[in-house]
Order: sequence, then C-alpha cells, then structure tokens
Amino acid sequence: MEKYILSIDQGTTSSRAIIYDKKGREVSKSQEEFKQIYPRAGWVEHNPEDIWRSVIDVIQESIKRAEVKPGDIAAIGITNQRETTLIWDKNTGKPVYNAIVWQCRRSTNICQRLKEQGLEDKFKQKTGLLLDPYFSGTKIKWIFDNVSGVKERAAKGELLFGTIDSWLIWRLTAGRIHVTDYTNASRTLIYNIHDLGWDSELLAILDIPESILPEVKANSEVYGLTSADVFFGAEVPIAGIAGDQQAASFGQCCYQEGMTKITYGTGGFMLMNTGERAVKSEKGLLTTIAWGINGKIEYALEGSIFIAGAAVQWLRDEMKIIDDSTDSQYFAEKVLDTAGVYVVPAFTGMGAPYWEPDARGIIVGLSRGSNKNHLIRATLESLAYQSKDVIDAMLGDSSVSLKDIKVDGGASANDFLMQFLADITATCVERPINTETTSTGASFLAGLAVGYWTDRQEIMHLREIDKKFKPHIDDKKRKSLYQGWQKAVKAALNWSI
Ligand SMILES: Nc1ncnc2c1ncn2[C@@H]1O[C@H](COP(=O)(O)OP(=O)(O)O)[C@@H](O)[C@H]1O
Ligand SMILES: O=P(O)(O)OC[C@H](O)CO
Repeated sequence: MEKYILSIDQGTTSSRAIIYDKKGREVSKSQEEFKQIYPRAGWVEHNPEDIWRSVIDVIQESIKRAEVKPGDIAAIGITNQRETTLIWDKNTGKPVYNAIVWQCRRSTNICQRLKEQGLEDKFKQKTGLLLDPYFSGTKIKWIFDNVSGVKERAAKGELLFGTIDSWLIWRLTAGRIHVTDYTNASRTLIYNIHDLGWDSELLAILDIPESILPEVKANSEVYGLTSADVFFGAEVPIAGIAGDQQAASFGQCCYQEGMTKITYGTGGFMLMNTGERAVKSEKGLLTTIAWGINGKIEYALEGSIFIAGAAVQWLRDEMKIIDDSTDSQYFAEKVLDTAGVYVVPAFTGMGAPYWEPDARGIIVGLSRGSNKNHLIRATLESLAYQSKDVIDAMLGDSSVSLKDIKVDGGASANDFLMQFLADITATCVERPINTETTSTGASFLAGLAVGYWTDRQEIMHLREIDKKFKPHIDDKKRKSLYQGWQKAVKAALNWSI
C-alpha cells in the first residue's frame, strides 16, 4: 500500500497540514487560522489550546481530503513558528499562561537591563543571538517574574517549557515525550550553539531552572510514536522537527554554503547556509543552526524582518485600500513608480540589521499627487528594500557572493515584488513551483529519517522552478532609489527619540 508523509506547519497566524507522496507532491492540504491576542500595544499572545485544536483540525481534514487512513502515514514532520514561548504543567498538561509570541515586545525592559549589565556580547558569543525581546529566554523570565506561583511550581519540578514544536509533540504523544530540536533550541537565547547544550551560565543569569527544558534532538530522527488515542487510532512515528525558517531552507534545498532563501510570510526571513562554520555577524545578523543531521551540524546566517506580508495585510485590514493581498500587484503596477513615497512598516520595531524595538512605521515623501497606488506600491517595495538591507549585511559578514536568492512564502507569489527584489538587489530571484517549502522541508526531514526518501540527492530532484526574475534597472537608478529608502529608515529609527 502506498504510504505518505504528513507535515504539520504551525505558523504565526494559521496552522496547516499537508500530506505528501513519494514524488514530494501535495496530495491534500488543510489550513486554519486562529485568534491573535493583543492584550496591550506591542504584546502578542496565542492561546495554546487554540493552537492545539487548530492542529488537530487540520490533521483530520487533510487526512480526510487525501482519502487515506491515519495508518497510511509513514512519518510526521513538524515545523513551527519559532521563539514563541510556552510553559505548562507536566501532570495536567495545562499551560500556566498564554503562549508569548515571537513578535511580542513585553520583555524589552529585561533586555535593556541585561544590556546595561554589559551582557550582550556573552549572549551573542554563546547563542549567536542578540538581546532583543524576539527570543524565548527573556519571555520565559517574564513569565517567571510576572505569573503568580510559576517560580514555586517550577522549583517543585511541576512545569515544562517548550517552543510550539515541543508543545505539539508533548500533546501528540499524550505527555510522554518532551523534546525539541537544534534549530528551535538555537532561538531560545539559552542554548549554546557551539557546545550544543543548554548553557548553565545563561540559565543562571535569567534565573531559569534547567529542569523545565526539553531534550534537544537532531532534525531528522524518530522521536517517538503518536498516541493512538490522540492520532485517530494510529501510532505514527514523529520523525522530523525544525523551526519554520530552517525547514524552508531545507525544503529549498539550500544544502551548500552560500545558498540563500527568503521566505515572505507574515515576516520575512533570509537564511544563508554557512556550512560547518558558525559565522559571527558584525552587521546585525543572527548566527543560527540550520540543521543537525547524523551528527553533523550546519549553521546559517539569518536576517529576520519582522513585518513583510503583514504590511500587505495592513493595507487590506487597517487601511482598507485593497480587498485581497493579491490585488496589491494590480494597483502597484498602475503607476510607474512611487513618485518618491516610501513606507517603512516598522510596526513592531525593526529587526535585522537595525534591532530597534522602539522604531515605528512611517510614510514619507508624500506630495499633493500621491495616491493609493503609490502607497500600495511603496508598501510592496518596502519588503524588497528590507531584504536589501539584510543582503548587504550578509555579504559584508560572509565573504561569499550571492548568485541567486530562492524565494517562497505567501508574498513570493507577487510578480511585481519579485521583479523589484531582483532589481533593487541586483540579484537573480528564483521561485519554485511549490512555495510551501516550509512544510515540504519538514516532510523531507521526516521522510529521510524513516527511509521514505534515501538522501538529499533524491530530494533535490523533486524541486521544480516556476520562474526566474533577472535584474533590469541600472546601477544609478538602483542607488538613488535605495538612498531614499535609507533616509526613510533613519526617520523610522529616530521616531521614538
Ligand atoms: N499576492 C500577494 N502579494 C503580496 N502579499 C501576499 C500575496 N499573497 C499573500 N501575501 C501575504 O503573505 C502572507 C501569508 O503568507 P504565508 O506564507 O501564508 O504566511 P505565514 O506562514 O506567516 O502565515 C500574508 O501576510 C499576505 O498578506
Ligand atoms: O510563522 P511565520 O511563518 O511568520 O514565521 C515566524 C518565525 O519563525 C519567527 O521567527
């Protein structure tokens, strides 16, 4: 009987389940959005039960749509929004607080205090990360400091911490398995990416007990079986885990040093494979684990852009000047340029390479003739300009030249944006037919672990290219457009001062 791989992609705004066949083709897909909770300006939470329910729903629906049985699934791969932080009771399985989402800025003051104590370099050295509220460590500390009883219960050994991968595996195995993987661990601010272990010195600084932490595993191996009670009567191996951006890199087959992808979802995340070298960034990028398989760790440089597709959602939901994200291309192409308008969508501060949590969004360069098309075009262009900021930093850090960029994620469907990205970065942009590379990557990791696919060579043949975008504009124009962007960014960064 034919077997399949199930990939669970638990993202920031929705959960997806995709079933793949041996050719790496999608047999069925199900997606469900869940509630975003904004208790205060700059705070973002998810209800962990909403996440769990949405995941179970999409698994069930994808199995139904594929017309397969749960037992026909050879292995499950899990990929997830990274850094989002959750603590739960190991006996009852109940969370002690909502999940604090990666976008949440509530631990800005904790980061500030650590910086004032001169600790930034220590954290950077060991974890490859910066003291920004983005990462899990200071979110855990916030829960310990602010949620009544958590410290005491953790001291008694009653509580567990996990990113969303750990939470899902704990639930799928009916509370038997508490694990995470190298990539998710490498985003917590408490994991030493060189020694490959939870770092006792950093744990002491943040006052986090090691007993709450999951065991860190490789990205492609069998972690355990689903509980039949939970997984619709079947015990299926969970065999791949990776944070969503690393999974996308794996799905894009960025297997060699210098290979680079950008995923344009809610945020935009650029990862460059740096092979077995953990390159320390001097330009505001993160050093992170790309994956660790069969005892070999590969690293990546990452540029994290907090607002990408979310800026297009803002045009739709708040500005109400488009009905659908796809309309943005139509309106952007109605004008020849933005007529000098720039939008910097620093709605939740700015990530790489600036790392300024207090920056705020701005629109500049308005004149009497500025209209909605200019605003829409400038918003789309902002995704490409932010990518150029990150690419320039990456080239400065890595001493490799960039032949092309592989793109994926929702907004990569926008041809106008992809062409502008090629133009402004002077780099060829390559879009695969399958832009769900995050899910695909997780399915590859799981499939490799159980022998569904043999090796990366086999997998590379499954990737098909849809379109290549070549740079067209000349250097002079590129330079002058980018200078305008740099001025606009300066204004956004200075806004809070
Ligand atoms: N044609 C398009 N042009 C521009 N943005 C788009 C387009 N289609 C989708 N998007 C944006 O892509 C995002 C959704 O992409 P997706 O990869 O599903 O994100 P996530 O995994 O973060 O939820 C949304 O923010 C949406 O506004
Ligand atoms: O859920 P996404 O696709 O927006 O990805 C979120 C990232 O993993 C955050 O680091």
